[in-house]
Amino acid sequence: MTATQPELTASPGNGGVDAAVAAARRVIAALLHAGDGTPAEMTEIAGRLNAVADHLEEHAPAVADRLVDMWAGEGVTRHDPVTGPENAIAPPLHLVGLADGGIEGKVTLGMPYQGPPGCVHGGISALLLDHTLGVANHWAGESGMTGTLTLRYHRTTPLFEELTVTARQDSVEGRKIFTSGTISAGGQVCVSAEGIFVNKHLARPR
Ligand SMILES: CCCCCCCC/C=C\CCCCCCCC(=O)SCCNC(=O)CCNC(=O)[C@H](O)C(C)(C)COP(=O)(O)OP(=O)(O)OC[C@H]1O[C@@H](n2cnc3c(N)ncnc32)[C@H](O)[C@@H]1OP(=O)(O)O
Repeated sequence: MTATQPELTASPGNGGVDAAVAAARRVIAALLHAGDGTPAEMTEIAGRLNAVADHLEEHAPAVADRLVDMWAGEGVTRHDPVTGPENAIAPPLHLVGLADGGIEGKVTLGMPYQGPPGCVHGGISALLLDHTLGVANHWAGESGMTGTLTLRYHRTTPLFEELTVTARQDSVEGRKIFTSGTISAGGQVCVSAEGIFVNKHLARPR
């Protein structure tokens, strides 16, 4: 990171939680890689994973309390499904602000995000772009909820290759915010997005 690239998403740093989530991401990917054609003893593995889940559930607060807690402080950036270091389904994508007003992140996606053979699922690309456009609005100073998100899939998006995700706020007209972004691989645009966000914010739980 340089002085012109402020962090827009939380870096792993919440000690054990982020490390446990990183381990869970490895489990998700490793289960897909292993499949049912390997000698790994899946019944025994299921038992061990369920024991971990039982232990976590036993010590978890009530959902209402947890919702208050996770929206306190930096909020969305630690638990969201795109960048959240506390969310095992987040790849995670790490976003930085650029001096020209846009934002950018790099990510490499593996098998859990597969759609067509060897390629990223189109819905996953939509998820990444929806969130990145939303953060670009936050970075530009005026944000809101997604009203309309339009995607064009120009070419397939590869798994196991570094992807660059970009977004920028283009204009604001009253409560409507116009934002665009892309996912590229090897310098070529795979997916482009145009969003109309509407300036509306839901109250955080307390
Ligand atoms: C460690 C460092 C820390 C850094 C911190 C970084 C923090 C980053 C922070 C944050 C990043 C977050 C990133 C999140 C990204 C994900 C976003 C989502 O997934 S949002 C969930 C999905 N979206 C919904 O669920 C919306 C559901 N829909 C609604 O709630 C409403 O329909 C809403 C708000 C979209 C509009 O409702 P109305 O009643 O407020 O709007 P009306 O008054 O009818 O219209 C206002 C104007 O907007 C247009 N409009 C209304 N709906 C529209 C639509 N769906 N599409 C386009 N235009 C629409 C209208 O035509 C009107 O335009 P005219 O002023 O007349 O020009």
